[in-house]
Amino acid sequence: MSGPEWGSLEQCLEQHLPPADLREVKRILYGKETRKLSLPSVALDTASAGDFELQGYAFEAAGEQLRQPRTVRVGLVQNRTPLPTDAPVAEQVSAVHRRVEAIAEVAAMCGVNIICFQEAWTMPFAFCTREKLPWTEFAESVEDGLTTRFCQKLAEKHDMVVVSPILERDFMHGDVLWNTAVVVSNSGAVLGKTRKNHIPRVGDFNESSYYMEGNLGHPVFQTQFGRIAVNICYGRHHPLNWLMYSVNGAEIIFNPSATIGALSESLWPIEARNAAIANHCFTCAINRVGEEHFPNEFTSGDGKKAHQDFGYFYGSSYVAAPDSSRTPGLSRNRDGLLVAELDLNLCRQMNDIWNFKMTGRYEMYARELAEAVKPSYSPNIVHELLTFSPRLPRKGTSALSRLASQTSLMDPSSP
Ligand SMILES: NC(=O)NCCC(=O)O
Repeated sequence: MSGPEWGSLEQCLEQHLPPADLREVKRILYGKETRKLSLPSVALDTASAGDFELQGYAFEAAGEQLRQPRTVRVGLVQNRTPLPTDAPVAEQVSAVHRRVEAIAEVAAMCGVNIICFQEAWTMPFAFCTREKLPWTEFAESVEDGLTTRFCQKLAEKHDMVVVSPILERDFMHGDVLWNTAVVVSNSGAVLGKTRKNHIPRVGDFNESSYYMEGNLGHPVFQTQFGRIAVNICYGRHHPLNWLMYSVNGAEIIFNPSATIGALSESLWPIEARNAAIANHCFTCAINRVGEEHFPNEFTSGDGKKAHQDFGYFYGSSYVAAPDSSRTPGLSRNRDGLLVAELDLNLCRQMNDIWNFKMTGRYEMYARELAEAVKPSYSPNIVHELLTFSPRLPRKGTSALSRLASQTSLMDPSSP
């Protein structure tokens, strides 16, 4: 499994493919080419001095007669946790605030209107350990926690919407924890919050020991720059989760994540991109970077040796568009800021061409799913009818024994 030594798929293709082949491969793997944004040199210099990657791309839509282009710039931030996991909690939080503040400065230089940080961005992804302290001390109030106040200042200073995925402590409801994204308007006001709807129970992602599935549904936030939603990490494996944000009108869906190569790297380029296509919207997939070592060993429940690290977080953040195009990914091994300029008119244009909303047959699925979730439901499986045919039975089987074996395979309790 590749660690930091392997930079990115894009670097590998560019290094090894002749230009004509590279063009064709990119056409198929990345769709219509995104235009490279010309970013201010002060931004490029600041990023380079701060040792983080800066890339910028633009997605274009066709000109329309009655609507002006609706361009918005989004910024995706991927980073490693700056301090070791055994540093004091307050110092870890402060260090990652300083790191992200520096990256947000550069985003502002690049004209970013909406910035989104990675999942649980103020902390190491410690849920693998199943330990409570000190990790639950990273949880904060959405309304007036230190991190929300930090994001409000950033939002006001840069006239930027800030999407801040944190570990939430809900002080108003029994101090319980949630995996939450806070949306701060460019005015500096907290516009609202949304919670992770699907909690992983896979590998070392032991998050179900800390918080429950979100209870806020699929809110969409009307910002000055467009309608946005946040589908947190593991939610990207659930097509209906993306769908519901889109049904509520999301034009951009952020997917702040924390995931490792051994588990999901081959899924990564597909899922958010497919969601952009299927839902006629833009999606922004963000993943953290690097390795995080924990003070105590933990096991993965797979018989293998206890260990102290989670695996390699492979970065590779990217933006995907409803016309199937996508930006290249940021690298697998560096902190980075990806700036993408989107023309939101592309969403309706793709809707008019492909008509997935019009042809979606949602009423049929609503009816069938409403039945399927009932305890009394039995799946709609069509069996061959038992009739006496003049044909000879196949060697060694009678029609009766075939039916008997079929039904017992499907459901041992069926008559
Ligand atoms: N953070 C999180 O939900 N990770 C689960 C693993 C994955 O979805 O790739």
